[in-house]
Amino acid sequence: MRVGVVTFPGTLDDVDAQRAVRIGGHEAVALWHADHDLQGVDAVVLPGGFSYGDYLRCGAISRFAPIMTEVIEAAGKGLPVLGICNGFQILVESHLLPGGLLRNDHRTFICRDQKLRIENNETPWTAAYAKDQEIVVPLKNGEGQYVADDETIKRLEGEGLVVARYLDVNPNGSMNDIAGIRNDRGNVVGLMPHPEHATEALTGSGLDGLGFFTSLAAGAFA
Ligand SMILES: NC(=O)CC[C@H](N)C(=O)O
Repeated sequence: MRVGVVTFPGTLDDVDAQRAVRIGGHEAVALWHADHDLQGVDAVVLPGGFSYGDYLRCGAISRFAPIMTEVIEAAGKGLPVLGICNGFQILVESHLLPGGLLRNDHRTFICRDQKLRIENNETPWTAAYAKDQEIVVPLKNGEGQYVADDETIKRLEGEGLVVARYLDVNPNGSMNDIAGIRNDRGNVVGLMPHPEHATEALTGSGLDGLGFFTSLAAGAFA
């Protein structure tokens, strides 16, 4: 498959995400924030970083980038979209996913290897994992505290839309230890930790993140 990776001004992890896409067996297509062209890709990754300097709120300005008009429209038609960290922030700012991401409860930037449980594998990004598989991937952010109103939390939990949950440590005060969620249809997934940094032995972070990039090949949701 051809997987687009969007670069915004201040994006940090686009090259790692492209590399992870290739390791996952796909072609990586660089997409530019200022373009209105998705180049016919089969899926899109919004990578991590500090787009637009994290001004206003993380992701709040990126949401208005020209490419996001196309991403939002295509996501509505079922295009698989994965937002990692800053990408997750952009997805909630774009209202493709519910809730919001606030400053970490301890008010400091955090960088650690984080244990997660993949609770929903019925998405194009998590199909390669067993349900409730436990993985460890890097986590690094300043605004990773997932919050939502009671009704939204109840719906996410009741309908099984929590994709990943923090285990052992809640690193940022996220409600219900939520690390990642999906939309109703399952094509849009947002995740605060970074699977793209755990896709090859060279980096020393293990291979637990690779499933996010091989899942597309599973085909069930393509
Ligand atoms: N790693 C990232 O993508 C960082 C996201 C965001 N800029 C934050 O600090 O919360």
